[in-house]
Amino acid sequence: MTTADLVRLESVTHVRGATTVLSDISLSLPPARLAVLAGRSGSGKSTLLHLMAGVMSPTSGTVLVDGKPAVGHHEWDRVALLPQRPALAPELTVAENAHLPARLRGRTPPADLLTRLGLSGLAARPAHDTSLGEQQRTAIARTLVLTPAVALLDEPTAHQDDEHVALVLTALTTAVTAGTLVVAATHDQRIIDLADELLPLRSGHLEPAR
Ligand SMILES: Nc1ncnc2c1ncn2[C@@H]1O[C@H](COP(=O)(O)OP(=O)(O)OP(=O)(O)O)[C@@H](O)[C@H]1O
Repeated sequence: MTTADLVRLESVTHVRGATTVLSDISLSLPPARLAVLAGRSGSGKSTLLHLMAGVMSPTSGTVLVDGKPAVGHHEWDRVALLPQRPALAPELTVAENAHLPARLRGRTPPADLLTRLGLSGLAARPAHDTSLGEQQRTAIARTLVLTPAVALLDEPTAHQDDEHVALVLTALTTAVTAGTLVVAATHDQRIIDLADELLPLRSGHLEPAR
């Protein structure tokens, strides 16, 4: 294994029902990069993120994170996932949700995390009393709070206006500078333009980057 192999997929195929969602995907991603999975709706972006997160197993092939199978290793400081729906604990506050992975490990969350995502004024508000965009930014903060080795983000700007897109982009590039491999699935050209590694998916096939 080399540093180029933080996330490595070897001949990954994934079938759901009668549909081959991903076909023979092989790739290798190093730390401290922004990798962007780009492709039309239904091209397999979310499925590929879920395989990297180890919450699904491929039908065939291998998904490795730092040389170990992705499935069965769910430490948040190793691989953190932002799902398409924020999946917050609704009764907890914005700060409690964002800081939860740190509190569970007895670690102090970064003091400026909420401010960087435009959430400082909402820290004490229950998550269920915030907008969808605010919930998404809270979930992004939760994804990044431990500076994970790998951060997987599904459509991280889907519910954001231009001002908040800028905050999200800065949060992603700051994580990359700190050494995180950030993998974002998106249609958003503003993220695609920042990509260190562009991974275009078309109907479950990985195309050569332009
Ligand atoms: N539970 C399921 N059973 C069968 N097929 C599924 C299931 N979930 C997703 N699919 C199919 O797998 C394909 C890839 O879905 P996926 O969610 O990975 O795409 P995506 O590129 O993330 O799409 P979007 O941009 O709309 O989120 C689609 O054709 C979808 O219909």
